[in-house]
Amino acid sequence: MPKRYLPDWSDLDKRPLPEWYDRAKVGIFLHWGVFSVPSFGSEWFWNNLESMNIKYIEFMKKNYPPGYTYQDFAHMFTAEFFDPDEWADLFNKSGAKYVVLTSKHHEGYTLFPSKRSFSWNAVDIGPHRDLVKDLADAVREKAMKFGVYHSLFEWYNPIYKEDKFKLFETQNFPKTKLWPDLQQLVNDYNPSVIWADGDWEALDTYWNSTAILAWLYNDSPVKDEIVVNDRWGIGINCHHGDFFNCVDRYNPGKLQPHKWENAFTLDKVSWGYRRNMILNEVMTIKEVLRELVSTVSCGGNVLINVGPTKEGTISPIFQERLLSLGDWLNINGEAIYNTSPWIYQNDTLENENVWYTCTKLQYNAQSPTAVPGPNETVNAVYAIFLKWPENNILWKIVNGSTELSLPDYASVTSQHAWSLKLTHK
Ligand SMILES: C[C@@H]1O[C@@H](Oc2ccc([N+](=O)[O-])cc2)[C@@H](O)[C@H](O)[C@@H]1O
Repeated sequence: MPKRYLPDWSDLDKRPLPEWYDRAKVGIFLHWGVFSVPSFGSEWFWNNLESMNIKYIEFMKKNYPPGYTYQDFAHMFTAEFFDPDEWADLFNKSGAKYVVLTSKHHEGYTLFPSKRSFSWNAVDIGPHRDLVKDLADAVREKAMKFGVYHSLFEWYNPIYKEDKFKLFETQNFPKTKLWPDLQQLVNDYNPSVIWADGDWEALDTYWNSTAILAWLYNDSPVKDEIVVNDRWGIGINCHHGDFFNCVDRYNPGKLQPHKWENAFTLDKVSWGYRRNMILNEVMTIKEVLRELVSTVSCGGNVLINVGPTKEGTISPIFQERLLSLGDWLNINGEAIYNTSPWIYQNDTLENENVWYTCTKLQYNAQSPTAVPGPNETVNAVYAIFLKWPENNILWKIVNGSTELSLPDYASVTSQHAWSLKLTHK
């Protein structure tokens, strides 16, 4: 009999992390929705407009007729160039092993035909197609895992607003909207990741988060495969969940005891697409590699976000960054995928531009992010250089700290980062 989890955090926390997730290291995050139509400011467009933010009021005044509402944008979310196979091919070439799509952001518009979001979903209005299904199929075709981002709250859902007005003493929204929607998502699309968000106005007891997690872990069609993040109510983030996102762009720079994920967006200003984005606001490949290497070395995964356009295209500058990452991983992927943190993460004293990973003879399923213990065999240590060491003095980096022999293999791959494999003689 497989273990059954009780709907409380202490029991849910006992669940071992499904191995695929720790091995994957790299994922792609997509913020796509009605906000991709104005594609101005950020994916918080609607909220900024409702809060009378002057920048947004003026944008509306200048570009749209009086009385134009946010809902009026939905029919322009056309996705006519959306080719899921093309996207999946790009993500696969970037080296990503999983893809997480916004099934619903705070605006409440669903990219799948939610049975409780009449005329506010991608089949009823806009693309007139099930975007979640089409992308899920294409991503799996390339042997990547598919996951969904799902906002717990919806800014302007009247049922949510009523619960909130009653100080969350009623739970009509989670009962009649959120959980039925999430169960529809899980049953119809079998996602491997549920990336919860928009949890921060209420406690996990309002959301009833532990009950849905117990269902996911015990009885859902994805019970062996599913991983969830940590945004399940006030005070839960960084404490409970299969992996921790903590805050956005979380990158603590030191080893973490629990599996974590660094979610960041290539457009430094926004998660959703912005038509007026300039080159300076886009992360460079050097910055992307620094995030990747420092994160993986400390036990994390990276989830790299791009915002597609309302037409269903991915801007060439994002394509270029993703393909550069893929080129680097093609050569250096051995130092990233399936690795574990080593006993040291980086050379803070000697050279802060060197980060380590290692591969163990046996994968530690119980604590995947633990450093090798005294009884564990390390197959290889990887030193990843974000800057070529001065005077080529490579030996200095490992001198004295380990019994490792001189490097037997080096790859000089690009001007951005190099990896070096160190093995026993
Ligand atoms: C991935 C992002 O998640 C949330 O934003 C957050 C949520 C939590 C924190 N946090 O805990 O620091 C910061 C931004 C969303 O509001 C945002 O639009 C985007 O989807």
